[in-house]
Amino acid sequence: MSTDKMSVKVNVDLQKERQKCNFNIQEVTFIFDGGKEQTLQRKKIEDIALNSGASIDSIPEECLGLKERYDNAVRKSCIYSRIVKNEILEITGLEALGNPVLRRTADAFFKEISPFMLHLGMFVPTIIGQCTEEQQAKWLPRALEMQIIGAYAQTELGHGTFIRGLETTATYDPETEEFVLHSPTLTSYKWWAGGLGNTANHCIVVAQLYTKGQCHGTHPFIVPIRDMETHEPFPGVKVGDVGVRMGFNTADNGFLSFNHYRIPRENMMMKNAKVLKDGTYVKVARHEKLTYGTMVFVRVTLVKEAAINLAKAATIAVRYSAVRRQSQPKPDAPEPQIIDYPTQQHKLFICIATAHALQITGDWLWRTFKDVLADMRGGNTDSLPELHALSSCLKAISTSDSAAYIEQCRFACGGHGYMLSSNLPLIYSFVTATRTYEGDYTVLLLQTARFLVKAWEQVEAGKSVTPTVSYLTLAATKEKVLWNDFAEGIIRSFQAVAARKISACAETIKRHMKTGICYEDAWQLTTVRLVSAAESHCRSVICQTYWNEITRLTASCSTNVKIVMEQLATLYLIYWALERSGDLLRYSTISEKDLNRLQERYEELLALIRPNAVGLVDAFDFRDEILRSTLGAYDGRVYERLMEEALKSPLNDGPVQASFHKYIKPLTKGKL
Ligand SMILES: CCCCCCCCCCCCCC(=O)SCCNC(=O)CCNC(=O)[C@H](O)C(C)(C)COP(=O)(O)OP(=O)(O)OC[C@H]1O[C@@H](n2cnc3c(N)ncnc32)[C@H](O)[C@@H]1OP(=O)(O)O
Ligand SMILES: Cc1cc2nc3c(=O)[nH]c(=O)nc-3n(C[C@H](O)[C@H](O)[C@H](O)COP(=O)(O)OP(=O)(O)OC[C@H]3O[C@@H](n4cnc5c(N)ncnc54)[C@H](O)[C@@H]3O)c2cc1C
Repeated sequence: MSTDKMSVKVNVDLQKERQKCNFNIQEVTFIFDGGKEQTLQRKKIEDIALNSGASIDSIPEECLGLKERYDNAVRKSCIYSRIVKNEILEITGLEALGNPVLRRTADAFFKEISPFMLHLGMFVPTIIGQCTEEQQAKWLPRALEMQIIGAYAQTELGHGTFIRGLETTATYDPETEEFVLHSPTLTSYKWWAGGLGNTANHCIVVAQLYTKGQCHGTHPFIVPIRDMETHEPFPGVKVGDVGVRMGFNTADNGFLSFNHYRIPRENMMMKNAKVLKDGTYVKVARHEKLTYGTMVFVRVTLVKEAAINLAKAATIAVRYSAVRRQSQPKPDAPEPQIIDYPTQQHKLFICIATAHALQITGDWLWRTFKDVLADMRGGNTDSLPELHALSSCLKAISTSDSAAYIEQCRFACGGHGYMLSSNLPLIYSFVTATRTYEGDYTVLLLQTARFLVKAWEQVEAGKSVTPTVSYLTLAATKEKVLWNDFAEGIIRSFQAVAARKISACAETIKRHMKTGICYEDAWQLTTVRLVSAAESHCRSVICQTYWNEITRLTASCSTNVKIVMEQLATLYLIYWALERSGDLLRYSTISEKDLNRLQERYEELLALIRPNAVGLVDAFDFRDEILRSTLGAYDGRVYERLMEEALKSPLNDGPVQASFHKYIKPLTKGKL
């Protein structure tokens, strides 16, 4: 427990909730963080970064004008990155790039987003993933020392999803041994890159590479865009901010164009392909798509990002629901805490369970990613397609579920959830963007579907497939899978649903092709079902991973921790079985009676989890500085905090605003 939690006077209802909790909170914190070591490391990092008070704003960020907000975000980014550089990276090493502790701690500094986020989030990882050792030796120390600040500019005004359609060109000139960067059209302007508008002095630019008159597709380049002394854009570079957005307004998302702008040949990131001095193009990598490596890395990290943000929202909404009392269902009885309403429990407990499910799946995916990376270092890229398929669907589903449930947490807080000071709108505006960036939801599910259909064709041909799709053999028989409501039975049924949907898609594609249309058109006609099949596959992966891992992780835990963790995981499985009852009726032997029983068990679980609800969110262990919420603080002083924050609004700086004299008075006196 951090010091701020020990000294404050806590709301009485929250105190009672904490007395009711029957499990060891710290053990659950260890599970959520991925182990005791990780918890201790996180706490140490949070102490280093937050105990100085450098993150505190005198005026709420949201009350500042756009420019002041950006200015304040840059100020705090400089403080935070000095702490990261001098102290945090010393503890974590570069593992920090895949560890949510940096983002979690950063939330105490920025209610929105740091304009430096993409520097550590994508610029540095791309240097590591796409540069030769020699290039890394040149760029990495400068980037880690913050001597240069970078952005990642891939998306253009005209294309984001379709990378092969990017229009920016990098044409090699062997006379001067330089690449000439050019933006031939308005739609070729780089657009969206975080940190690019006003902050970055360097940028990774993804451009179509031309040499000896031939195009070799998109490649990444490191491009200096601003003078290191004056920060003026170099001649030939046009750069600016893309304009006000739904969120991310301190993230400095920018546009960028080039007018025949020259960079040295060595600024091409040459780990996967090279251009020699004479202009000869040499492919080094064994796999076509290795230049997409940073995207795969970020997609992997986004799963845990989704979990952490959902855990934050759940903490706010559950604590608030324990403090808030509303309505009078029984005459003469006191108003209940809103968390006592089963409908409120239905809204919130799935959020807690999903945070655990995504965190555990995110950990598992991170380990898989590191294994694949190790294979690739040894020259073996065989497991890359499976990693791409997994990271694509898990990124899509985790960000989409998390955004939906964060919004549900806001609904669960009624009117006060709509206050920016609750922090729920800001968490939502951040997370809803993650559904789009780094690959749109639908597009990524279709990438997974492509892998699944191929895997199904392998199964049909009697060939072996990789472990995450070995369940596809379930579809080989047309029999409905036998329903049983044990966890393993539910998971098996989800797999059967996914398998049957995938096989049905493959059949549909074939059926369309029999009418004489080509494969691509047949694929398009099947995409609604393909997205649904990929979603089912992903749900079965999450359910299986969550269940297997939570069983493993709690094996040595105390009894009550085992019980509450099993209750949450079972709730998760049953919730999705009920949500997908249509699929189960279609592809398993589940009956109406089974569904009724499942519904009853679900409601029983809500009641069983209820006394531990506050304990469960306390176990996420967010410091108040990170939650930044009037509704979710540890002490539950909800109404006092709402009032205190309201009084900080510049609109409360005096009893009469100037607008009264300028406009309202003349209007009411008939003089306007
Ligand atoms: C530490 C500090 C905090 C950190 C916080 C982090 C913050 C981060 C903030 C971030 C802020 C936001 C930052 C940003 O937003 S940065 C911009 C991100 N942009 C995107 O994500 C664009 C999304 N589009 C794509 O990824 C591609 O264009 C897709 C995939 C859609 C198609 O592509 P393409 O048209 O070229 O391919 P194809 O469809 O013909 O398929 C051809 C084959 O290629 C295989 N294939 C495709 N892709 C991959 C892959 N990756 N690895 C391995 N294989 C891959 C594929 O399976 C197929 O295989 P096969 O079927 O033929 O066998
Ligand atoms: C907050 C934010 C930050 C960002 N930061 C960066 C950054 O730092 N660097 C960077 O390079 N980019 C960045 N991006 C851009 C982001 O990566 C793209 O917006 C994203 O990849 C989606 O591409 P798009 O905008 O072209 O959408 P589109 O591809 O135009 O999508 C529009 C719609 O069309 C559908 N669609 C598109 N193609 C297909 C298809 N083949 N099949 C079926 N449906 C399809 C999509 O599902 C979607 O519904 C950022 C975006 C946001 C919102």
